[in-house]
Amino acid sequence: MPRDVHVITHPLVQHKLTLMRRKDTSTKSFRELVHELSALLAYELTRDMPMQEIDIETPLEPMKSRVIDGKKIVLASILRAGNGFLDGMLQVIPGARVGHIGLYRDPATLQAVEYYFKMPQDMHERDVIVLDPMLATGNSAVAAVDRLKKTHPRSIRFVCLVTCPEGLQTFHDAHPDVPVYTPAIDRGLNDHGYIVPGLGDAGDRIFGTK
Ligand SMILES: O=P(O)(O)OC[C@H]1O[C@H](OP(=O)(O)OP(=O)(O)O)[C@H](O)[C@@H]1O
Ligand SMILES: O=c1cc[nH]c(=O)[nH]1
Ligand SMILES: [Mg+2]
Repeated sequence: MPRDVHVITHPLVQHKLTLMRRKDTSTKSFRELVHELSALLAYELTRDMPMQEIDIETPLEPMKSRVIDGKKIVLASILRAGNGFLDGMLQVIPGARVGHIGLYRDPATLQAVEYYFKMPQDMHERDVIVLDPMLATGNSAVAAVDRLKKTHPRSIRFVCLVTCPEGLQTFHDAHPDVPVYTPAIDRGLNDHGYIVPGLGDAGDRIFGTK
């Protein structure tokens, strides 16, 4: 298994992911759960973000205290399922900028096809968190980060809900410098490139399109 994979084992994260996996979980519940999980994932993802000291005054005296520069963080959502992470993460990192990478997976070839790309300016001074609930074959994640690297961000990390060994290997071979954060590494892929046991089609489950 690639080295730079952070498995998020926190019981609250694991519990909510279990509920999301169940096939009888409704669209409404699925969306609420992804929202709640996003905030918890943001907590893990920002654990080692750069901080700066600023001067403040408590009611008793002045002091130096540390803050994170939220505006330097870019949440880069891979459309459309990545959008499911946005609201929950923005609740925790309200100053974050948001970028969009429009990609869909061709069901026949399983290759990623780009249809949209929009990032904030001055990417060289920003830390990017790429959002996509599913890292399956890894083709979408590789294409997204290929494109993102052309904007020269200061750092990139990738977060998903579920992945598998094949996807992690493909991603790591292409982008060994990009850490992956995930609560689950499942058994593998089926003949249609779906993660098994997985949770099904994340986009369809978030947006109720099937
Ligand atoms: O690792 P891969 O094999 O590339 O598969 C993962 C991709 O497939 C899904 O998106 P999909 O193409 O279904 O688009 P959607 O989000 O619009 O539903 C998912 O959200 C990932 O982006
Ligand atoms: O398991 C998978 C694979 C690709 N896309 C999904 O939404 N789920
Ligand atoms: Mg989909």
